[in-house]
Amino acid sequence: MNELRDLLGDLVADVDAVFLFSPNASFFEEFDDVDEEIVVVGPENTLDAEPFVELPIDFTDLEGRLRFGIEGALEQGIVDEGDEVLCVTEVLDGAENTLVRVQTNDFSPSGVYDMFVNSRADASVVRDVFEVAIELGKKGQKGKPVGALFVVGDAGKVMNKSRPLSYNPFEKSHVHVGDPIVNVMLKEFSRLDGAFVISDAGKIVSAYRYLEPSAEGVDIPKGLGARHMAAGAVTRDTMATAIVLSESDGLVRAFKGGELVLEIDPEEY
Ligand SMILES: Nc1ncnc2c1ncn2[C@@H]1O[C@H](COP(=O)(O)OP(=O)(O)OP(=O)(O)O)[C@@H](O)[C@H]1O
Ligand SMILES: [Mn+2]
Repeated sequence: MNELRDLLGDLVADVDAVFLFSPNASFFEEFDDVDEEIVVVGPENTLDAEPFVELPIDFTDLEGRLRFGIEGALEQGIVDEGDEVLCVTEVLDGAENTLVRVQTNDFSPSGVYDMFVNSRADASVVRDVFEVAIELGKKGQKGKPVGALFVVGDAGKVMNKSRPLSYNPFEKSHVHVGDPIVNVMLKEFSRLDGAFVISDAGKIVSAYRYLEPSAEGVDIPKGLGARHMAAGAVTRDTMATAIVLSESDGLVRAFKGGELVLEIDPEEY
């Protein structure tokens, strides 16, 4: 009889916590009487769950999603390093069809949680810029692949470590990321060289900035060029987060503290 249960039961046995990723209300309620700690992870706490880890973006890739949830729970002290956790989530649009058991110190934190939550810039600003980069990556500019570099947060210092390549179209304006019209402008200006500089609160400070941080000792993956090097380096010299859309491979990458912390394929988003 229950042979599979015997074989696979170990997967769920003796875990310290169960992570439910975006559960619906009835599924969540079924866990009411479970002894293990239940951690809900999702974009919004619609179920008033406690503890809860908020996902700032919709992680379509499984690993990114799990990492974010686990790193968030570690940061918030919900679980401890070394705990065994069971993640219940979905892939390929099949609700709650995936179980992943992980020991929380089995992986080195990518810093993805830290990037969103402990950024100088507001988490919503980082998320909005991410979304612009992803949309730009999906559609390109008039159908052609386009690259872009956004430096978010600690804008005063970023401005000091850069110089203008051309007049700044945002000089006298007071526009913020997230406004639909601004997203159109960002996409339009992304055809031109250099970086966008964005303040902690999301104000577009400048376009066309040539970044001149010291790149000494900055270690970014081989094969990435000057744009990515500048992005990595400026985040080591400042408290900023850099979000880069690569014209050559189409991926969106984020750097913080001089390190690559997140890589997303807009096509899968
Ligand atoms: N220091 C810098 N500051 C701002 N923008 C830069 C800097 N270096 C390069 N760029 C921008 O990046 C563009 C592409 O440069 P490059 O091909 O060397 O980068 P890359 O990392 O390979 O990026 P991609 O994957 O998009 O090709 C340049 O045309 C320029 O607009
Ligand atoms: Mn290149």
